[in-house]
Amino acid sequence: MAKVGIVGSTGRVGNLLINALVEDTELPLGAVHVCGELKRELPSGVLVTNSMQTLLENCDVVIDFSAPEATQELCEEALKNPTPLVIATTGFTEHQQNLMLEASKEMPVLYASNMSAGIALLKQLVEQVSRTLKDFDIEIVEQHHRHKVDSPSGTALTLGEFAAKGRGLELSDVRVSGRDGQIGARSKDEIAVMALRGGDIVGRHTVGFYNDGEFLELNHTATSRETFSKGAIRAAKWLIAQEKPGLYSINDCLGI
Ligand SMILES: NC(=O)C1=CN([C@@H]2O[C@H](COP(=O)(O)OP(=O)(O)OC[C@H]3O[C@@H](n4cnc5c(N)ncnc54)[C@H](OP(=O)(O)O)[C@@H]3O)[C@@H](O)[C@H]2O)C=CC1
Ligand SMILES: O=C(O)C1=N[C@H](C(=O)O)C[C@H](O)C1
Repeated sequence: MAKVGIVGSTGRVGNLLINALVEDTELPLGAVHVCGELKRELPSGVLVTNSMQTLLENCDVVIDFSAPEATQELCEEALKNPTPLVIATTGFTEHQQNLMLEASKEMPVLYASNMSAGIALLKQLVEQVSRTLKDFDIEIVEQHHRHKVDSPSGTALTLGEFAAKGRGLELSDVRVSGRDGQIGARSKDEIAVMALRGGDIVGRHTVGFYNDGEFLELNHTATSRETFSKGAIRAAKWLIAQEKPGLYSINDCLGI
């Protein structure tokens, strides 16, 4: 039976992944990667390692909720030992994104900046509204808990990419990441992606389309982090059935 490995096992989401996988009869836990110590008991037979190579040798699919440097190491090691990868970490550099692309030429890789079904659908809606309501100004706001280290969120950037795509634009050409002082009037194409941080907000994303006399806001709120852990486990079960290497999305997994 296929077994799963976790990168980021001591983290907020990693901990929930362990809770779910120790009970999972379809995709049991094979190994977890740790930097230091894992301060919880695991069923006997589950390997705890600080070596990415050993992790890959002891599982058939990896779920990664960690940090960009950890995902980089995972991809580098996976290129030597191809294994399906479900990657959920955010905040990558361009080099790290390219490395994930390289890895996807050798093994199935599913990358999603958000593992929820709601955001999977929201991306499509955002592209459609952006294309349809051409004269509306687009602004994106994301809200997360006080511990989040990357900004803006990976999800907000993904939503921005879909919004830009609806207008035939590249987000990198039109993104505004702050406004302060005498900045002048808003330009037609710009898309601001702004971040709020506080408390224990699991994740909230609002994509607004604003015009004279009316505005439309599409909003998604994650109320439990289990949305992400369960979404990633669903993705891992789907990914191990994919025979061809490639970069898959959560929408491929959900068939939407
Ligand atoms: N795609 C999605 O649906 C979601 C994505 N995320 C993303 O997942 C990531 C993790 O989120 P969260 O669980 O909240 O974060 P945490 O900070 O709670 O956990 C991070 C984990 O990564 C580990 N880690 C950090 N640096 C390294 C490294 N260099 N090598 C190996 N392991 C490392 C940490 O280990 P240690 O404890 O030893 O530091 C810890 O286990 C973030 O990028 C976040 O944005 C989060 C939620 C949903
Ligand atoms: O760090 C988090 O918590 C989250 N990160 C992801 C992101 O950056 O988009 C997904 C989710 O919003 C929670």
